[in-house]
Amino acid sequence: MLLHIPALLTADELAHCRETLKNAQWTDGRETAGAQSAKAKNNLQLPRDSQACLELGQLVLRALGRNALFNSAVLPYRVSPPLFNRYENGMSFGAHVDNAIRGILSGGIHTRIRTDVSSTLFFSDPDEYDGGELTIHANGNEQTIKLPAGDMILYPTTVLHSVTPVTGGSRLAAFFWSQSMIAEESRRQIMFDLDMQVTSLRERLGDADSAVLSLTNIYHNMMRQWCAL
Ligand SMILES: O=C(O)CCC(=O)C(=O)O
Ligand SMILES: [Fe+2]
Repeated sequence: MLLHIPALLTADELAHCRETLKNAQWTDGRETAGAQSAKAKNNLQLPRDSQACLELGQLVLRALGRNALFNSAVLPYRVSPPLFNRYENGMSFGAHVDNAIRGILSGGIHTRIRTDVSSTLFFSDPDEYDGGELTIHANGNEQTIKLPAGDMILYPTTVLHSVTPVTGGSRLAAFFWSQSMIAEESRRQIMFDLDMQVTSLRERLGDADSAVLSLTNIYHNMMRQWCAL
């Protein structure tokens, strides 16, 4: 499933991120890539321990925490610390695979997450750069994505993907991975669809309606069956 999450950031948060990114120090993005994807990767990133990366990462994680769509679609168990990239002057990221497992530092402890869902959060508006489409390669098809600043796309980490060359202007984004409480994508999709329908029914019928209560019960019982904690 590809899911567009509009306006993850408030206008103030977006302006703050853009200002911070404008003044930040950037390094070669290959530093955080695996040996194979490093060959396809040509972009800039904020060093992961830099003040700007840590501060904006916290801002992005707070925005995720309050976003109902993200939480319903991803059912996040752990989220990797957000990273920030920039493409300009023809930079691109050829078709590649993201590692299934990533080491992260969580509360001072080294741990690992399984990457189930990838996210790209855009900080540049589409008219600020040429090219730079995030391209999802799945089932012989290619889908291209370029969203307004402050919006985010979710896609399964299971698919090959690329970023086409940025031939004018500059493309700024955050990217990170989530481990879902439900590893299997089709099950995660069913939970999302069910949650969306229950939410719609709650609005129409109220929380005390017996069908609403019963469907909510079913949702939680399915979670118990399928979640892998
Ligand atoms: O910049 C993007 O939209 C995606 C970045 C990416 O695929 C990666 O860093 O692995
Ligand atoms: Fe990637």
